[in-house]
Order: sequence, then structure tokens, then C-alpha cells
Amino acid sequence: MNVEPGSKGVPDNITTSKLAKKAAVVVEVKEKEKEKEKEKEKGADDREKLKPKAPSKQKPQDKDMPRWNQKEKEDRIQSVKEYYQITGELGQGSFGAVYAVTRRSDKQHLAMKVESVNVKKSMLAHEAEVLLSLSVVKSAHFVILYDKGSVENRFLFLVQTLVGINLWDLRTRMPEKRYTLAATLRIAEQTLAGLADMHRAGFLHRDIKPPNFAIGRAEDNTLHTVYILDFGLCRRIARKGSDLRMPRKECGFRGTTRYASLAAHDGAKALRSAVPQTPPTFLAFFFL
Ligand SMILES: Nc1ncnc2c1ncn2[C@@H]1O[C@H](COP(=O)(O)OP(=O)(O)OP(=O)(O)O)[C@@H](O)[C@H]1O
Repeated sequence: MNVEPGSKGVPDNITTSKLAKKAAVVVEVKEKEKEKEKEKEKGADDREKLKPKAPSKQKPQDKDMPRWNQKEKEDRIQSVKEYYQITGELGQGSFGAVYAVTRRSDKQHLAMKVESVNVKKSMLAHEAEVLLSLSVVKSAHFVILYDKGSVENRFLFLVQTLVGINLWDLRTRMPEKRYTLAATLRIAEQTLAGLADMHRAGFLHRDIKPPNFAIGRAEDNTLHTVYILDFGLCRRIARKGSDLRMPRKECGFRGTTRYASLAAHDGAKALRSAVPQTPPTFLAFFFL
């Protein structure tokens, strides 16, 4: 550095050697600071290495799922009557996963819900029965069950109508991550109409929550329809031509705690009287 005494910003009484000394001290201090920074970073790295690893999100039943995007390219699933080509994953549940598939015979886009055979209690077989029973009620809010099948020792599957994004994921894409009042009211009208159709068919859903409802698809002209999904926890409360089943006095908790009615939390059966509590709760959750 060429700094002459008397030059701009340098007082005359400071000699070149004094300036050089000062500069050397400044450089030394800066180097020490750099070293300290490096030490700190190294410590942080070490702490990072020592941190306990987050538990793997892999579930035991994942090994049974179709290996459609792995080396095996197991993307063609066969039922007794059809072939289905897996084209993507739509969602994951506690017992399996849902895939977008194309039916080979007519190239129709459908959804395939898959459940491992190694789960303690199968929900899928029950879900298939409910969907079949619901098909007698012609409701715009129900998906249609097209086919079912299994892959030995691995999984069971149901093939149903492909719908669009679920109401939880849709909410996260909204400005400020919430629906407008108008959208909330439209959703209320649609979800309540769907649930009323279910009750007319003699079923209680018992797991009402945003991820279990989805809008339709632009390709099918059903963007403004809300569909009900996931019938695994449904309970029949009435049969055609017979009385309502008597509610049980006590029953274990079913559903999702965040959205469950007060009665369900209290350990009472998911009473018909408790049903109206849940939709307002989750609708408020959308809007607030
Ligand atoms: N027919 C469908 N069309 C399009 N997407 C779907 C369909 N069925 C389910 N999905 C997607 O997959 C997600 C999980 O589906 P579903 O709730 O039926 O699975 P699940 O295994 O019962 O889940 P959970 O155990 O969390 O209740 C849904 O939130 C939705 O996003």
C-alpha cells in the first residue's frame, strides 16, 4: 500500500513506518477474526454430524407398494380384467398410497388406491364394500369403483374415478393460504350436499377432514364439484327399509383428532348428533 504522509486523509505527523505498523496490526486482527469464524463453522459442522438423524419416513408397508419409479419399473398392474399403467403418485396414506393410472383398454385416466397386505386391519376391503353400496345412490360427490385386484403377498388395490387436488393441498396454494369467504361457502354447500347423500345412503363417514375431500378435474368439467374420498372408517347406520341402528353407548376413537367432534373426543359413539359439528369446524379452519 503506497500511502504518503500528507496525502489526502493521512495526517502529516504520522510516518510511513507507523502507518505500516498500524496496517500490519489491522491485517493480524482480521486474520484472527477469520480463523475464529472458521472454527465456529467447523464446530457447527461437527454438531450437525452429531445430531440424531431424523427418523426415516419410510413405513414398513412401503416395501410392498408398486415399485413404479424404481429400477424395477413395476408400473403395470394387472387385475382379472384389465392392465393399468402407473403414471404418478397422488397421495400417501397411513396404510398405502394412491396412484394415477391409465387403463390400457381405453386409455382412461383413473386413480388406484393401494394397501399393503401386511397391515393389521384392512380398510380397503371395507372401502370397496362401502363404494359399492354408495353406487346405488346417484350422487355427483361420490367416486365410482371400477375395478379391484391384488398382487400376491404384496398389496390389494381399488381402481376408482380420478379426481383433482384435495381441499387441504388446494388451500395451501391459495393467497395467504386460505380460501375466500365465497370459496368457503361454495365448499360448504358442496361438502354438506355430499355428506347428506352419504347419510341418505345409510352411511356415516367418520373421518371428515380437508384431505378427504377433493375438487374434480378441468378435463372432466367437474372443477366445481367436491368429491368425498376415503371411506375406510365409514359405518353403516341404516339399511333400506329398516330402522336406524341404535348408537353404541361407548366406542373407541375413530377419525382424526384435529377435526373430530366433541362427542367423539368424549368417547361417545360418533353420534348422528355430533355429525353437524365437524363440517363447521373444518370450514372455519379453511377460512380463518
Ligand atoms: N380418486 C382419487 N383421485 C385423485 N386423488 C386421490 C384419489 N383418492 C385419493 N387421492 C389422493 O390421495 C390422498 C390420500 O387418499 P386417501 O385419504 O384415500 O388415503 P388413505 O390411505 O386412506 O389416507 P389416510 O390414512 O391419511 O386417511 C388424498 O388426500 C388425495 O389427495
